[in-house]
Amino acid sequence: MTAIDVRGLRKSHQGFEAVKGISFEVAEGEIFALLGRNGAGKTTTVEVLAGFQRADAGTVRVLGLDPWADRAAVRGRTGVMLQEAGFFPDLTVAQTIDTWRGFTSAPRPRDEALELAGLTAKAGTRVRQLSGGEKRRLDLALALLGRPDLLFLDEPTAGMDPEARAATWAVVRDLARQGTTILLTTHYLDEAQRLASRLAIMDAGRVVAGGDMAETLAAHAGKVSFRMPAHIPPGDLPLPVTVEHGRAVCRAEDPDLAAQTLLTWAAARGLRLEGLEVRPATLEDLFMESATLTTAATESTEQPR
Ligand SMILES: Nc1ncnc2c1ncn2[C@@H]1O[C@H](COP(=O)(O)OP(=O)(O)OP(=O)(O)O)[C@@H](O)[C@H]1O
Repeated sequence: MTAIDVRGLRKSHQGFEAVKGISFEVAEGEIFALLGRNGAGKTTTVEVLAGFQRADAGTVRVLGLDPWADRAAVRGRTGVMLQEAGFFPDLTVAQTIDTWRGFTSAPRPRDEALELAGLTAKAGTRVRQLSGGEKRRLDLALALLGRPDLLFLDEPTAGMDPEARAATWAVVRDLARQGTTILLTTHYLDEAQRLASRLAIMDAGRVVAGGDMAETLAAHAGKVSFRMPAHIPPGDLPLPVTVEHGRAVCRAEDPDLAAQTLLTWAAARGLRLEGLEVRPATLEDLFMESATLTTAATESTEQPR
């Protein structure tokens, strides 16, 4: 079943169109990544989906409901971790969770929420004394209190150290395994690549790329790179390369095959390809490429006629 269905969504802020007619679907139990540069419109989209803002145009269905008209019903079944949480700085972590439990129907026990977010040791600490990453974890604990069917996570691991990030990923994966649908925004592309099975990349209010994560990456060129052998002009290599910081970089849809071709060529000449690296496309390659494409498209439409 479809947990989120967005068609032609538009949303302006004081005359500025932050979201310009986007469409995407998220299946139940799926982890979906919404990616894009600063100001792309991700938070605006999440706020509409979570029922905090009303869409200007388009249709939006969340768990089969209109998130604005049916926002009480949607809120009861969703957990939201937005970028700026409004905590009371003088409350302890445990008191904060207890306060939120009071607003939540059938909440998780406090200790379970603390444990899930890795905050058990900080239960007695005042919110003002938490680090940035610990505050994000408290946000996560609060978003999980109502055992939501759908979780919106807006940059959930911003400011977390690597260990806390890994622990958060484990929690997110576990929740998805148990059937929770998760829509995640993040600037950490490795995070999106590890967690999400589908994605949409937004740029300037539009979706510019997306679909199934594995298929999307497989459709993109991987990279073979090595230190450029001395005295060999790049044009002599059997495949086209660019030279970046003394390394030859060859982009290829099948990087293993490209590496074989290059190694065979080198062996025939008694050369070694020092520091050879072969890797499939990463989300970062795809992201940089789609950003370049949209920048070029914007620039070309802005040319004087
Ligand atoms: N309340 C508002 N009033 C005016 N403009 C706004 C408001 N909220 C967002 N915007 C503008 O809309 C655009 C999209 O913002 P949004 O926060 O949705 O982007 P984002 O993709 O989440 O960015 P980031 O990665 O920086 O969080 C930005 O240009 C932003 O300045």
